[in-house]
Amino acid sequence: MSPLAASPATTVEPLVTVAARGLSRRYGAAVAVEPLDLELRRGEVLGLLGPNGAGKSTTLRMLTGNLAPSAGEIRICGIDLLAAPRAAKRHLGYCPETPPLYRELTVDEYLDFCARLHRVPSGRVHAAREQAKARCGLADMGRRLIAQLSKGYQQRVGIAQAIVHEPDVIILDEPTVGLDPHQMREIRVLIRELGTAHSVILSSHILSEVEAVCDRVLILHRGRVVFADRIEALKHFRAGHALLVSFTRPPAVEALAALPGIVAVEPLETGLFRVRLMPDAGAPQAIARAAVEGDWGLTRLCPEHTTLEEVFVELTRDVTGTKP
Ligand SMILES: Nc1ncnc2c1ncn2[C@@H]1O[C@H](COP(=O)(O)OP(=O)(O)OP(=O)(O)O)[C@@H](O)[C@H]1O
Repeated sequence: MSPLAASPATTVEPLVTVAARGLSRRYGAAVAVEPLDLELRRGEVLGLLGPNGAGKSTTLRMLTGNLAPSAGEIRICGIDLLAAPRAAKRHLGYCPETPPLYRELTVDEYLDFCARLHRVPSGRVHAAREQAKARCGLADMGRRLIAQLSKGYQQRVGIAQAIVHEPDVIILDEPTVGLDPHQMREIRVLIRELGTAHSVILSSHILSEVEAVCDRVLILHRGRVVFADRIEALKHFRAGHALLVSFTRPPAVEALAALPGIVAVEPLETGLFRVRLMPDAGAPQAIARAAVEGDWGLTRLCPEHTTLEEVFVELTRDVTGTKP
C-alpha cells in the first residue's frame, strides 16, 4: 500500500487533509520545485514563504491540480489528485494570486455561478452563497458589481468563491498582495478563522504575515525547502541570540560585558547596545538585575529579530546562482 493511502478508519473525516510526497516540477531543463514532502492536518494553517521565483505558485498550482507535477504524489483527504482529480478537487478551494473574477457580474451572480461549478446541489446554492458572503464580510455586497468593488473587497470575493462549497482544504496564493494595511489585517483575521474548521495553505513573501496567521511554515528558496517547522521554531530562529538594550543612564561597555552569559557588547547609538548572548545562560535576568542595582534607567530589553532577508541568508548560505 502506498504510504499516502488513507486508512479505512479515516476516510470520512481524515485528519490529514493534504499529503504530498516527492513533489517536483521542471520547466524544460530548469527545476522550479525540487522534490518536496508536505503534510497538512485539519484545523492547521500552513504558510509557504519565499522570495520571488522561489516556487510558491508552482507548488500551489500542483497541489490544486492546475499544473501537472514532473514527479511525486498528492493526496487530498486521502484521494489521489492525479488519479482521481474530480473527486479530489471536491475537497479543494483555490484562490490564485489574481482571483478569477467576472467583473461584469454582481457578487451574488458570481458566487451562485461558482457554487454550481463546484457542484453544490441547486437547492443549496442560495444558502451556500449567503454563508460564504457572511464569512467573508460581504453580507451587504450581494448586489454590487464586482468591477465596482475595492481591491480588498474583490479579494474577499475571491476567497468566498474558494469556500462556497465548504471544502476541507483552502489554498490561497498571496492573499494580501496589493491590499492596504487595514484590508490586510481583515483578510488575515478571516484566514485565521477559516483555519479553525478547514485546513489552509497560503503563500506569502511577508515574514510577519506568515508569523501572524500560520501554525506551520515551509520556506522555499530557489525551489528548495530550506525550513519546515512550527511557527514557534521560526520565531525562535529569528530571535537569534542577541538583545537590544537601552538605558537612560548607560553603564560603561565593560560593565555590561562583564555580566554572566554575555559574549559581546556593541554600542549602536547613545544608550543603545546590541548584546550577544550565550543561549539559556540567564543574561537577560542579569542585565535587568544590574540595571536596577546600578540605577542605569533600563528602557528596553528585547530580542533582536532578524529580517526575512537575514533569515534567507542564514538558511541558504550554500545556495548559489539566481533565478529570474
Ligand atoms: N510557465 C513557466 N515556464 C517557465 N518557467 C516558469 C514558468 N512558471 C514559473 N517558472 C519559473 O519557475 C520558478 C518558480 O516560479 P513561481 O512562480 O512558482 O515562484 P513564486 O515563488 O510563486 O514567485 P512570485 O512570488 O514571484 O510569484 C521561477 O524561476 C519562474 O521563472
